[in-house]
Amino acid sequence: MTRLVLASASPARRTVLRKAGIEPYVHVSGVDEDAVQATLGPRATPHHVVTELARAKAAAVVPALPADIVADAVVIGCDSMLLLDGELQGKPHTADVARARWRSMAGRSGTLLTGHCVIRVHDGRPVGESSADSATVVHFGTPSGDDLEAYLDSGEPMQVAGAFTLDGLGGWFIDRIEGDPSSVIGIGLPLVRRLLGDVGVGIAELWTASPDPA
Ligand SMILES: Nc1nc2c(ncn2[C@@H]2O[C@H](COP(=O)(O)OP(=O)(O)OP(=O)(O)O)[C@@H](O)[C@H]2O)c(=O)[nH]1
Repeated sequence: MTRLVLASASPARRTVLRKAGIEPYVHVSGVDEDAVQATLGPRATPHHVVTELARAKAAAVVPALPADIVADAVVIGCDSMLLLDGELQGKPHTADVARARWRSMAGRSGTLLTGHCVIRVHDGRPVGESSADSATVVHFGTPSGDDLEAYLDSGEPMQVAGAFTLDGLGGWFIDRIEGDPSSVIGIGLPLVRRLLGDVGVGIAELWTASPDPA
């Protein structure tokens, strides 16, 4: 049976796949995203940046996988960033940066871009690849000062691209989205289904017997 390998440390991506019926084999890529982005140069478009980062993550994992996995696998790399005022934003890492971002984006909208790369591996060798990014417009609410400070104190916004989540505490501050919710969380299910089709893999082949609906 073809095994789906998630080349990501993201717990959210793992959860999305589990709830959608796939128990991924997780192998974190450890890719230096800043270094990859530097090689792309200042003229790289935001779509190109997130897709190349996703490709770098998937490609880095292939040679590190055990033989029984790479006998028959699809390796998926992803990268999510928020495009706001023409600038790509990753994780804020600090409360000060997250606060400044929320003060700038409250009441406005941005586009959450998630790059995806699928590499088909057979008998230990890459035999196919397909990549694309998904774009979802996110309309931000306006948290009160107290709510924003409490959200920052939770620690959540510092760990996620764009300093918000759709499916966590951040959900209270997202008015609506235009696009695929799973790609905002970190891995776009309908896009991954298409990319898997490009490399000859049907999504139902990968479903485990008991999806995790919890
Ligand atoms: N739960 C949740 N996580 C989100 C949301 N938006 C972005 N994220 C997470 O923010 C992180 C974006 O950083 P990335 O560099 O793409 O991924 P990472 O977590 O560093 O993990 P790698 O794939 O190993 O690089 C991912 O873990 C996403 O799942 C959201 O709405 N909900």
